[in-house]
Amino acid sequence: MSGLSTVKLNDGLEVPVLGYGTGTALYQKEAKDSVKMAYSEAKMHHIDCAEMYQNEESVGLALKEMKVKREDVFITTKCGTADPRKSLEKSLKLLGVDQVDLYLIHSPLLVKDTGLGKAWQTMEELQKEGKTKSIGVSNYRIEDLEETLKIAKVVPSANQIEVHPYVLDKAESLIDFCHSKGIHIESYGPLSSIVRHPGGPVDPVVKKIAQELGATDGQVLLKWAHQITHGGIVVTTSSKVERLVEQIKSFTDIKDLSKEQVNAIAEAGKKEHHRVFMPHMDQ
Ligand SMILES: NC(=O)C1=CN([C@@H]2O[C@H](COP(=O)(O)OP(=O)(O)OC[C@H]3O[C@@H](n4cnc5c(N)ncnc54)[C@H](OP(=O)(O)O)[C@@H]3O)[C@@H](O)[C@H]2O)C=CC1
Ligand SMILES: O=CCc1c[nH]c2ccccc12
Repeated sequence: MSGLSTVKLNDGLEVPVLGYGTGTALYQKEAKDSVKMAYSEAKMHHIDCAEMYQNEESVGLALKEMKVKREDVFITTKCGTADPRKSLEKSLKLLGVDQVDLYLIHSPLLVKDTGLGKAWQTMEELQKEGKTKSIGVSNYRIEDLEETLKIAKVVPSANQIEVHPYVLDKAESLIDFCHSKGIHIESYGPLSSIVRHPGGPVDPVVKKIAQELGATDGQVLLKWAHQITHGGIVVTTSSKVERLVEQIKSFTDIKDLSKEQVNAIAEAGKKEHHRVFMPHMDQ
């Protein structure tokens, strides 16, 4: 698919370790040109979509216009309503594909009235019917996973959550819980400490490690998210091709952080708490 390494989910599906996110205000409703740039110029072949981003049709058009073979792209999308079946059928049409690679429930809050168990049973049916290869969740807390696992025949393959040093205080126990159940973490918002909360205690620690590794601050943060989640998938984005290429190189050219370096960033992050998305994750 691309030169990137892959992560194997609990159902055997291989996912490129770095995903290209389309959930950014810039790409709201229109992601065609950015997906083309990410796919063809930066070789980002794992595209992270969602019904809520309202741009699945433009993602589909980008893939169609580039004549991308279905097996050459990894497509994740997320259910944005209480009805995973209706949502996935709509997403497949908009994306112009018969099957996605990974389908996630975007948030437990969307399906709490239906019941997390009932929504998960529908996800299992959709997988059985071949509409998605793998099924997972996003923004699920430990209690949400426990409720789901009570009835699950298929353990969710992934939980896509916000991961950066300033949420580690809350995320650590969830990461460990998921790891213990074989649920892979997909980290989103990994660059938040430099993009959204610059000037905090994490910055000097990341800068020092970047110098030690001959990497950029962004590359260190992407590697950190991967390593703190036990080798998890990382979803980032950029509107600039040179940054996308740099992000890919984090996983092809930059060596792993040492245990000490991972811990130093973790400790600095725990000095402050800044969550960007999904406030329920702090409840
Ligand atoms: N499941 C969920 O609930 C959520 C999922 N997501 C998914 O994750 C994706 C990524 O999330 P996001 O929070 O944007 O990820 P990041 O924290 O990686 O931030 C990406 C932003 O950082 C900027 N950036 C990229 N590289 C650098 C750099 N080296 N130095 C400084 N700034 C940089 C980019 O801007 P620029 O264009 O200027 O480079 C971009 O806007 C989303 O697009 C979406 O697909 C996101 C949020 C919630
Ligand atoms: O995916 C989570 C956050 C996000 C980014 N863009 C949008 C658009 C609509 C709903 C949620 C989001």
